[in-house]
Amino acid sequence: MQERPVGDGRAPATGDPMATIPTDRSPDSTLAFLRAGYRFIGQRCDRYGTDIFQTRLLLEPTICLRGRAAAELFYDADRFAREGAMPARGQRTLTGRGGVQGLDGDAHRDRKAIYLSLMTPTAVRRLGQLFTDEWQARLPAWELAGTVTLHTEVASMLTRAVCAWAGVPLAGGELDRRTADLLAMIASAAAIGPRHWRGRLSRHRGEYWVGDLVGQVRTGSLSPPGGTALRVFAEHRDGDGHLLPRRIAAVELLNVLRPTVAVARFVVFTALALHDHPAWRQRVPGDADAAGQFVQEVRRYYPFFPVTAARVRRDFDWQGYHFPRGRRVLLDLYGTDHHPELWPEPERFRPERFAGWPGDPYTLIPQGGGDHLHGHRCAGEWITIELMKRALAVLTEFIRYDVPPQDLAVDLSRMPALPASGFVITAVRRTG
Ligand code: HEM
Repeated sequence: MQERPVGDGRAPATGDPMATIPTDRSPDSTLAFLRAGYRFIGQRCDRYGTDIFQTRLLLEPTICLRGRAAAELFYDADRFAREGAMPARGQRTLTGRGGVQGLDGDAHRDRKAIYLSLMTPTAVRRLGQLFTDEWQARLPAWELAGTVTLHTEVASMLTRAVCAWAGVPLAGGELDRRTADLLAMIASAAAIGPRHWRGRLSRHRGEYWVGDLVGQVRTGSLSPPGGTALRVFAEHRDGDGHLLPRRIAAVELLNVLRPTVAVARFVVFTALALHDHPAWRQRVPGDADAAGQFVQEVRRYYPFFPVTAARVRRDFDWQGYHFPRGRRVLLDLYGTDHHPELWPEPERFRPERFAGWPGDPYTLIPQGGGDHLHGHRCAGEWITIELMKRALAVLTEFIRYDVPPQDLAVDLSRMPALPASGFVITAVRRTG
């Protein structure tokens, strides 16, 4: 790990005792970021020989960081705030406005605690079982279908599973529409043009849909089981006894449904990894350690969220560099998961690197780092791992299938990334 960035060798500005943060010369790098995608920060860090540089994104000066020390800094809530950090485009599509992602301090902790209350080991296993049941129910149709596109099929199974888990009723004809909207919110995260507008429309429809359900729970016309996400967000009262505004409850409920459906991307990457490393097909069944290592390496190796954003809460200095109040800072999640000083041969898929791994909240950070309750680390990490293990078991133990010729290339300039074909399988047959 690079403990101390070396700067760019330029003299500090007059009156500034600090080193100058290496700075991109381009007046704005937004297009370069969209072109380079997941590699944008890492390539520049390599070029400057640091784990820090500054650039302009969306016309705003932005400090970019990667690596363990940077992640530890970034998750220091005394130094960074989330309010106003996420660009408006992302709020209008991916996250919505007013949700936990943009809260700080006590308001964040109180809201986050609601999520964590939903994530008991029993509840996580229940969602896993619902997902396995969905596979079992769908497999006869897959056997008949001949050709199955894993991404959309798994997304639809996850929509059904998570709605059942969250107490969200799904009428007969609703599944495809709701799945498509949840997928569009995810796909539009860093999009411009039609994909962005599709995401906005989907978010609008999604908030209306679950907002209406929240209203029904409050008037008593709908009664989801106790402890389900719909019931919990609809009935939660803050310290002053106030319910969450209906739109905010809708945003938070979508924060459970949408990312659970997004796990379909990790399931596709799991299938891709099995395809590229077939020896693991034999190693995983019946070996919980091997399965755990495989899932961790899929989360580390394959691209999902490239970065996360915060703002400097008040002026401070770190490793000789000055961070001015209000400055936007991006932490490179993908680049940290591929940092050569943290992960030997980072571009090789090697699950065994996780054998005996002691765990570190700041090195494996595909879903953010630090602490779940006090920081912004993903509330759904346990769910994600459980669902991926369930998928791995189905793919290696319950079925055999063929992978016909198709475009499996993963374009790192497309965020979020996916194999171009969505991973098509044929000749599915049940074995277990
Ligand atoms: C598909 C796999 C997933 C990935 C790659 C992922 C990734 C992330 C990332 C990168 C963050 C932001 C971390 C930060 O800003 O510091 C995050 C936050 C969050 N995730 Fe996930 N996530 C996934 C699945 C889930 C699931 C299944 C749920 C819920 C069921 C979930 C709920 C959340 C919530 C509520 C937050 C906001 C936490 C906060 O601001 O305190 N995620 N996730």
